[in-house]
Amino acid sequence: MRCAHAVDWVRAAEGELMARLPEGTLMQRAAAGLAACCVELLVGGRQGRVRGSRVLVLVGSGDNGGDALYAAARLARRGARVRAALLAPPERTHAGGLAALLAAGGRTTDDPAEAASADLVLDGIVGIGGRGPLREAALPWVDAAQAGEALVVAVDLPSGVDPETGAVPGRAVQADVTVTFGTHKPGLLVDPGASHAGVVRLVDIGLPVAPEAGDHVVEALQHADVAALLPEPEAESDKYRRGVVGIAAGSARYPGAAVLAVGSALRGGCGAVRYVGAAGADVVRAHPEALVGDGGPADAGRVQAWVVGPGLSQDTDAERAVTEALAAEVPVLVDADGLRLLARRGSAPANALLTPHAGEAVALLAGVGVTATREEVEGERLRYARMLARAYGCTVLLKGSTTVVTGPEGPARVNPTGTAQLATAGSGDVLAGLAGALLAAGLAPRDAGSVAAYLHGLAGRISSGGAPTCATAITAALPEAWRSVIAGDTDDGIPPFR
Ligand SMILES: NC(=O)C1=CN([C@@H]2O[C@H](COP(=O)(O)OP(=O)(O)OC[C@H]3O[C@@H](n4cnc5c(N)ncnc54)[C@H](O)[C@@H]3O)[C@@H](O)[C@H]2O)[C@@H](O)CC1
Ligand SMILES: Nc1ncnc2c1ncn2[C@@H]1O[C@H](COP(=O)(O)OP(=O)(O)O)[C@@H](O)[C@H]1O
Ligand SMILES: [K+]
Repeated sequence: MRCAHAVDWVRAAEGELMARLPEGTLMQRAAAGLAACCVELLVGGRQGRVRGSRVLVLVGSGDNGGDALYAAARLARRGARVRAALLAPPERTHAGGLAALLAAGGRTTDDPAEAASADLVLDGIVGIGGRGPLREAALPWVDAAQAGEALVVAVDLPSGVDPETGAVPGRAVQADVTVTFGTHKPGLLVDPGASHAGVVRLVDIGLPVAPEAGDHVVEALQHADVAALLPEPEAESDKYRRGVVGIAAGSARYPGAAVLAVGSALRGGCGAVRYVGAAGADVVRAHPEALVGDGGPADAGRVQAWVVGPGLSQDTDAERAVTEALAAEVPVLVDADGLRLLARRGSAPANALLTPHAGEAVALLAGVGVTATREEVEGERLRYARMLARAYGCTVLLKGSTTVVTGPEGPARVNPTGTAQLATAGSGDVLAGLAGALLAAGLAPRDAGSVAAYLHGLAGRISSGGAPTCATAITAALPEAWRSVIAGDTDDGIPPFR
């Protein structure tokens, strides 16, 4: 599991550690890890070696600049031609770091063309002390670096990304690689910040970051975590013991949503799928395995979880389906039209899992008296997902470029497997059916939501392979996604393409 800690926690933990170590130790650990990563990139890059390669360091006024300068000094000692652009006045530039660089043969520069011709640019403008967008002085350098061929390596965080939220309020560095120290920062794992970070490498500087300590605020599952949560049939299993999910979805106008949600639920690890609603004939034609009823959730017989909402419309039958599913006293996943109806109530049962996209989140927020725009929700996903979880008193899965799953308390889970190829009609219905099946199989709402998002993202990647995909193809790829998780196909959890 990847964990991210809040900035205050990082500063306090660093303070405690520094009090026990000789001065400068932590910064040297950070710089050594950063330099080692740069060596690897230069050796693997167009120069093929460190000696003679051109490195430009962008240096801000804080310790982030200090890290960058000490790392650059290490590269200069190995023969790199290093230039440093000092963006802050000399008296606010890290003195020890600058002295080390100059002693190692590095020089300062005022010429942004150095950024255009560099092999590697180190962004040491700001780290966890950064607030707001890149400032004016940095722009010519960053523009030149991004337009050139250089690999851009962000030190701790890409400058311009909010460390706590991942918000990008204006211009920010777009990194190829981010080398972060001690622990991940929330802004590295949540879009839009995550999209600016490139590949994230973590350098251990000795902070006590074990997940069991429970000090982190954000976590991202990896293959092994998901594998441990997947339901598995046992020798004595039968279809009822594996769990039955009920799906109240689809309408005369949108029968496809029902077909898709049932299709993914059938591949989601429970024992049976019951369907109720207006699309029964379409469902049974597409999925002869489904148990189809023609009443509402209250008439459907026993299930261990409900999914209500995809393609349901908002008429009186839909309202009845939502009311009955919420009253069933089993975990209930509410999606799509179900969310619009739920917004009118302004609350949900504690074992509910709400799965809004940003537009539906806006409607849910309005239901509890909060005005926000879609863009605001997308700009600060963690904050709004948490706000919804607290207001409705249940678990919320906020869909989008970084899907966030959170309850009212505890760390938020962010999904690392997403891909923009998932933004295709019906893909949310696939997610709902899958998460519903996992709920019925006994996973807690937070686990069901985050495991479903993880598998859904992987299935999107598998079915896409870089080309456009569709909801039916995502469903068809779910078994392969499941198998790849069990097999531990990547130890990384973040596949190489977004
Ligand atoms: N505290 C420690 O022991 C360690 C800190 N480390 C490094 O130190 C960093 C934190 O250092 P600082 O607390 O000095 O903070 P930063 O270096 O992140 O920057 C803070 C300074 O930047 C200025 N600033 C804020 N927003 C800005 C913006 N948008 N544009 C330009 N300037 C801006 C502020 O005036 C402030 O002085 C970490 O990110 C990490 O890189 C590492 O060396 C590990 C050890
Ligand atoms: N840019 C994106 N990057 C990653 N995933 C995305 C992106 N846009 C949408 N998704 C995912 O695609 C799915 C779309 O669901 P939804 O918006 O409900 O669509 P629909 O209602 O058509 O099924 C969600 O799982 C969402 O997280
Ligand atoms: K930085």
